Amino acid sequence: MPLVLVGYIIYRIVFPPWNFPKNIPTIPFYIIFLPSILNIDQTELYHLYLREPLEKHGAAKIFFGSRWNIIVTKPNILAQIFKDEDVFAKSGNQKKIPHSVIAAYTGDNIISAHGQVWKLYRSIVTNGLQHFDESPIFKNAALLGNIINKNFEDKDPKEEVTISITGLVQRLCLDNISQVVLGFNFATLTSEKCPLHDHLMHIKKQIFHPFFLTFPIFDHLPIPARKRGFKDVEQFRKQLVQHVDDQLVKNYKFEQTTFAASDLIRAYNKDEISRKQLTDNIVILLVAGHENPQLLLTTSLYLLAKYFQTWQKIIREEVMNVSDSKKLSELPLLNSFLYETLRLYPPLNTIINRCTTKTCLLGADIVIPKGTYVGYNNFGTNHDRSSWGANADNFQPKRWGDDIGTIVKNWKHAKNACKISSFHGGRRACLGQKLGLTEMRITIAEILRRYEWTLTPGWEEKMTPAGPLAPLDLKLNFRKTSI
Ligand code: HEM
Repeated sequence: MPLVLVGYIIYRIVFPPWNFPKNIPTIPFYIIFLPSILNIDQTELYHLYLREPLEKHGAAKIFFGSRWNIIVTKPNILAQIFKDEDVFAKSGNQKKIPHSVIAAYTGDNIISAHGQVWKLYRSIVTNGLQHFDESPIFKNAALLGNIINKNFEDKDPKEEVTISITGLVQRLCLDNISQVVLGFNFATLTSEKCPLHDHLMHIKKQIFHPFFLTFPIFDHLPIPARKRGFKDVEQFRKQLVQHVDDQLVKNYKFEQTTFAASDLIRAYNKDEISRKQLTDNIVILLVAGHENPQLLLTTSLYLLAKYFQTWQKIIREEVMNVSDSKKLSELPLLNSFLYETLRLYPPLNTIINRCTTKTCLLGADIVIPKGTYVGYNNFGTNHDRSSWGANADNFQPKRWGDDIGTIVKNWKHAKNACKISSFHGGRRACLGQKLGLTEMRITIAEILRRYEWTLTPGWEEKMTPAGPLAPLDLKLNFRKTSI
């Protein structure tokens, strides 16, 4: 009997369900294991196994998260998914894998909810995410510059210092999101010890464990380490909301505060959302609000290092005397650089969180059964040669245009046409785009004014093997600017 069961499980992993469409290719199930076995990253994996079938058919069957799914890259098909919300309904981890540690962490939130519940969440947090105080972002960018500066103590100012970027950028992004959106300060840039930060680092290791991400089904088993994971996640959620409560609710001026978190608390006080919904959304604002900018900033610093003699130089000259946020958003070189970075390395690569509510037609002739998980592959869409030409893989910020009017027009056009999907699109487009880009401009400008940097010799030029996309364990060599 157990042998029959094992045989059945293997069959379910190796072959897509019988009712999946036959007229799109099947990506071999084993490719998700390759980055852990071979030294290849997710962009190399894409070029080796995904590009050809996806550029030809625009969609493919892929095994991920204990199940077979369909991923889509072609703009016209993607547009259909983004538009037809009722058929391709959002169905996040809370529905897909409700028993998993990751679902216990983020719960039912604005990103994964569907229908009326999503509308309610969106109506609550939109204002705070669109209108925010930029001063903490300026302050934190300066603090980041000071931390880099500390590495020069006892050194000849002309010397170079090697800095590991990932942790540093994460601290910056945590302080930004907590101060701008959640109404308290994580204070990882200013304090030696930050228990909430340590706790977050600890649970991230449990949540993003590659084995359990690939096979969340094993979270059903009473594995002691996973049981601890659930407990740690619950404790972190409680502590996080406690910080928000302490700073906002106990603030005698609470009613005048305009943070997205204040609006969530007001909705909770009016019984519009439950305590769990309040917690789920505070957690997701923290998660999306620090991880995605962290990835984008890391990739931006990497590309500026790689194009040290060209783009780093000319953008530094452009930002040298500009510190006003609006003026930064009007600089052609800085902004075309950012759009090209978002195109080449979308921080969120593959997202599979929609489930068909009925049997339906995808594109002209792909019949998808009800209950199928459908997702998108941003790297594929953003590198598709039929949208971006033969040089789609090249770093060419100039492709966006020379003057800011043309650059912004091309960016908007590419997003509307679903040729670039790094921020999703349509009604479910990212609500933090403005905040994320503001953080990028302010921070990059500050660091460019103070430092020059190159890739550290010996750092292996690789991206993350799976999941969020960014350079892996990036190391940079900094020198104080001579200008
Ligand atoms: C800067 C880099 C960022 C990137 C590349 C990015 C990307 C994305 C993507 C791809 C989605 C759609 C996810 C899906 O399909 O399920 C999304 C949604 C969302 N993002 Fe971002 N994001 C970024 C920054 C932020 C920031 C700073 C926040 C602030 C909290 C944020 C808040 C949100 C929210 C609330 C949604 C859900 C929108 C909805 O469904 O109504 N994002 N983002």
